[in-house]
Amino acid sequence: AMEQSHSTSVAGMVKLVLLEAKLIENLSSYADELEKKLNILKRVVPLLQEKSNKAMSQMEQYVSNPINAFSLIRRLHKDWNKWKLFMEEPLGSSQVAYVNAHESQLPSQTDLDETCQGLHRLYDVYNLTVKDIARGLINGKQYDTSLGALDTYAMGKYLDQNRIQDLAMEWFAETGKLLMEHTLPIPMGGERQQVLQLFARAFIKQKHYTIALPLLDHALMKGNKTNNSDLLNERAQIEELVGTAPKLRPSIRYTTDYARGCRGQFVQQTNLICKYKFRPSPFLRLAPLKMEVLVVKPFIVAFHDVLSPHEIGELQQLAMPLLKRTTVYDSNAGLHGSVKGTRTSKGIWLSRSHNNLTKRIGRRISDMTGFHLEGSTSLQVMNYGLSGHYALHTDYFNTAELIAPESPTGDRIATVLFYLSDVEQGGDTVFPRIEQAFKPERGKALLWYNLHRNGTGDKRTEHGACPVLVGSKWIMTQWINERPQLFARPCLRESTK
Ligand SMILES: O=C(O)CCC(=O)C(=O)O
Ligand SMILES: [Fe+2]
Repeated sequence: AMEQSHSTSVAGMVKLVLLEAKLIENLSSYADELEKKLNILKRVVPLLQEKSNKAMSQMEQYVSNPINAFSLIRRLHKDWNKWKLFMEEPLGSSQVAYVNAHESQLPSQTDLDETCQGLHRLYDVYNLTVKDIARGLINGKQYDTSLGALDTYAMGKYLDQNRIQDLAMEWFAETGKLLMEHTLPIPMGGERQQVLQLFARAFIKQKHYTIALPLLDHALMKGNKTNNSDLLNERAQIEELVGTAPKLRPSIRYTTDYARGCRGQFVQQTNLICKYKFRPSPFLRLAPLKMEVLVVKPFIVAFHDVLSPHEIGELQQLAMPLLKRTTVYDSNAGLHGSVKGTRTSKGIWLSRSHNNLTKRIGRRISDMTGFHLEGSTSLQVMNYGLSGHYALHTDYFNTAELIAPESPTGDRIATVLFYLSDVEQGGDTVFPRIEQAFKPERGKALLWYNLHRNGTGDKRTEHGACPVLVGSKWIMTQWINERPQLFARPCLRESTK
């Protein structure tokens, strides 16, 4: 089956919320069916018992009455077979069929792995702690939600399988705490005391006695007091070992310039120049663009309020039903690129000739940049997912074919990046080599030049999209190719070096 890649688009995950609601509804109708059957029994059994009790109190007398004897024989020959059939009657088969029919829509193991990877990326890039994540405290802001023991356990297992053992242990320790605080729902949890013991034993095996001890205590407290001598012995042994236990080493944290940028640790430079851009098109005299020069080398500017909320809404409506997992350039994969964990989002390619809106946007981009767009790719509208990011990359390719003078398109000379949404936390666009980080703001666009004047790539433009911490980040990009610009003389270009 095609991987649905559920976690890589926030907008795409909305249907999972609906799916879960329908499955709960289905489980509830299963409960209704059970209840109907149960109610029949609750009504009938007392009546049967009443008759039976009367017969039991004077058995011989009872069967000496021909009416009783006749009925007893008839009942035992006929009715009990009926009861057997009643008991055997399959229950909830339509609800089971419902779950089967929806199985293909459920997230796969790959989805779960990607989700674990995403949560781990947030931990990593934003320097979060396991405890804070588990308790719904995200980067200093408390949210009205938290993880359960099964969630933290899945994280531990994922990390353990990926040989990040120290950190896996932190997630398991958190799982232990959650197990002591809450009971698990029956089909997931099993018997409480057993679960706690199992967990304690796993920690004992790793010599983490300090974590194991409270779990054992809890198992003792929760269990019935019989049959506990083994457990008490075990506890006594562990208590002696506690002093010798190796401390749970806090996992080693490392940082990169990219991560520093994402955390907002680049020095905020004061704004350079803000101006209204009137030239070169007549349109701009009527509707000047609010342009802000952000960096001179390489040249990066921002345009504020360059798309209206109405236009953005329309773009999202266009994209929403068609979102597909985005790919990255891969010399082996050819034209369509390949799906990679370095870029986790879903998007669509939208031709500038698609409708009036996209035509208008195409003209506006030309007005903003002074570039012709013939020969450049379509617009790409994208939505990021859980921890959605785009690892450091350059928008130019620097391949021999593209640089060659006979290439019809040339390399990507400039990038226009529109933000179609604000992002509550995270999701900045960072340029680590020049220590710059830019926040998504709905309606804003960044424009930067990727190439030196001689057509080769400018390494300073290396950039990435930080993982989204909280929010649904939408962007639209227009990459502009060099060759069609031969006769365009964008004024911006003159001012760059
Ligand atoms: O989403 C972002 O902030 C950056 C996106 C980007 O670099 C790209 O699509 O090429
Ligand atoms: Fe990019």
